[in-house]
Amino acid sequence: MTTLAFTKGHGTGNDFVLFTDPEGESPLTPEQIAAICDRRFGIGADGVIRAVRSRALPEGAAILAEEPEAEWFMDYWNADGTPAEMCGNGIRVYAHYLITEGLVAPERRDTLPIGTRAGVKDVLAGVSGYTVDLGRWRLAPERLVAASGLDVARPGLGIDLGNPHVVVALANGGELDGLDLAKIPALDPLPESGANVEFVVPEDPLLKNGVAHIRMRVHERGVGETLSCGTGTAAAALAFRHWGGDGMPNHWSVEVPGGRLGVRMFPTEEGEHVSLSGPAELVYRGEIDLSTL
Ligand SMILES: N[C@@H](CCC[C@H](N)C(=O)O)C(=O)O
Repeated sequence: MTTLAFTKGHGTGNDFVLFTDPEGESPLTPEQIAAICDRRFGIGADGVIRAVRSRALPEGAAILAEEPEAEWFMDYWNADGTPAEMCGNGIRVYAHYLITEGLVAPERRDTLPIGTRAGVKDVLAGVSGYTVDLGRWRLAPERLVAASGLDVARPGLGIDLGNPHVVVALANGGELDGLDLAKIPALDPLPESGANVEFVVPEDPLLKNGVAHIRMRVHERGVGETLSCGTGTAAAALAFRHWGGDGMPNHWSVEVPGGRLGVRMFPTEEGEHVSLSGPAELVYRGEIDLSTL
């Protein structure tokens, strides 16, 4: 019997199974990950996060060259068993897990650099959650997006945040609520590595105290509709600011079915960065016999 000790956590309802494999000796197979994430036959989650030391991985050398203090790597897997470069909700939950499990020294707990497949990200602990600097972002090609519940395909703006996103503006909340995201949206042309697809509408009023408020639903690559997607909320805010032009603020509040996340754009020496703020919760610990999956 091979037993896996795990912790279940979530950030605004985007939920993850986390486990520790410090020396990288016990990776799960894609089939085991998909079985763990199954909501009826497994534990149930949108993704799996393996806590592994950067130095134990082949990609760790590049991470440690970028930031020698990035001791831990977030080995992130989608529910279907495919790896992803980044997860904005996952990395806050992962930072909370590392701190709660005592895996990081107390002096590192305020600003924690974490290795990901999209480079090193700094996570800052705050009073009501965590803020992650998602780093640089870039515009990507437009796609036509057809989704169940929409009369015609709509243009979607590509945004690359280390992982791929396509953001679609809808006319109103009725259109957003009418979407059937149990069916995968069709992208034309289809990006080679797929994409997370975000549908957004402005709240009324858009601006409250200098902060822009929008609502979003998401179909995550490798998962399906989720209650939240952190990198997706950053992509949605960046796309909305792009469409709005001059006068749009750099502070955004994005309501998702699982709660609300904050997004901020700010200048740095290497160009503009975008950050994401929100809660991180650990809700359950358990053990699973992998042979039962
Ligand atoms: N939920 C995440 C994104 C997880 C990865 C995504 N499904 C992908 O394949 O890129 C987030 O909070 O950012």
